Amino acid sequence: MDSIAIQIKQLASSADETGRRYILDTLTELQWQVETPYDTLMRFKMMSGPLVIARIAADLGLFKILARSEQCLELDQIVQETGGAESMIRRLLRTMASFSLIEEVGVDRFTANAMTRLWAEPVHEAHLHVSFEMSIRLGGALPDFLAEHGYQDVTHRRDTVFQKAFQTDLLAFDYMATQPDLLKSFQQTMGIKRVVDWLSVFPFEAALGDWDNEVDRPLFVDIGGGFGHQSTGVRRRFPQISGRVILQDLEASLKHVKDLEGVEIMPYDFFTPQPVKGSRFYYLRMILHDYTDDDCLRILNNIIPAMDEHSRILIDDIVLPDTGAHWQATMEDISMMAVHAAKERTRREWEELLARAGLQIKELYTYIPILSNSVLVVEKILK
Ligand SMILES: C[S@@+](CC[C@H](N)C(=O)[O-])C[C@H]1O[C@@H](n2cnc3c(N)ncnc32)[C@H](O)[C@@H]1O
Repeated sequence: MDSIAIQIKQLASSADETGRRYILDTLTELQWQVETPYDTLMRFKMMSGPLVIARIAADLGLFKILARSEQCLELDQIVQETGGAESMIRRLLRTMASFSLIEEVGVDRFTANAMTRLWAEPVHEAHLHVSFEMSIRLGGALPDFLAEHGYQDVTHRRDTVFQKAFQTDLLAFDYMATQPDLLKSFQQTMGIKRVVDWLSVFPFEAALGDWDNEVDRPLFVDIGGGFGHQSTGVRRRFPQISGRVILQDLEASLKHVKDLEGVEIMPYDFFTPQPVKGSRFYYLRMILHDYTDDDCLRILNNIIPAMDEHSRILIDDIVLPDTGAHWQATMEDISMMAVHAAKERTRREWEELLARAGLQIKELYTYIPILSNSVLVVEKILK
């Protein structure tokens, strides 16, 4: 068994991203096969455990306390820093160690491992915070919500699991605007680097076509671009390409954004006409999956009049396969339903939606094959 484990680790360390994912999925499949139904149920029962415990640990600063120490720490040192009761901190640390979130090196002695150091970073702490809100709060309310609604499609944005779970009448993004900490965490989470970046697969320069590098021409409009992670990504990757790179988002979100080198910051509501005319690219990353088909049409219809003959809309979203979708993609679909009455779409669903707006897919680049993250290059259908 040990030698198999060593072989698998070696295989994973030399594999590319698709290979690494394949190994991971095979191991998960194996786990299902080796478990008895009782093992599986126990695992399900405790599934929220690591997230709940990690959230408490982050609130107490336990990841940071352990990560900044070169040596292992004694329980009483940790207790002093947190201000909690010794018996409580011991139970929490012991549980963290049981989930490999930290290392237990002896009786009441603990040290950081790679996972601890990861969760100590602000961006991952933010991710933890958002994941807790989304999984625990929303997941907890989902079964009753669906039962109360007779398992019908969720189509009203003001009547979703989100309103039930957060006890609000507001839409998710409007609610977040009233919660600066949650909003900031959410936008930070959006910036977490995927192992494969869309720009490493999408041929940006070739897709530009005939581009004469005028400084004042709009090159890339990042609509609903959050904190501008993708706009700055484009600028950094293509310093030789001139043209305006513009980050658009709601005022509430942009007020957290400091100056971004080479990126214009423009408050804008995408349910109103697009003010930047004739941009080569209008980029929508993880936007349309937040909306019903009718709202997607409203967003697209606000872009179309601003497009010139060379303009393309780039939709960066999941394109679900017709069969065998990965669990991360299917759960993303359930989350979109729970939060926004929205969904992830198959290629056929994208084509049908776009056709209703007089648009068509010119090209499709899948940059994370297993999870189906793709960039759709969309153009107007010429009459
Ligand atoms: C899922 S996030 C995606 C952020 C960014 N595109 C990314 O992938 O990192 C959705 C974004 O849409 C923004 N948003 C929501 N409603 C908007 C509206 N009506 N007009 C403009 N931006 C909006 C949110 O503030 C948020 O930044």
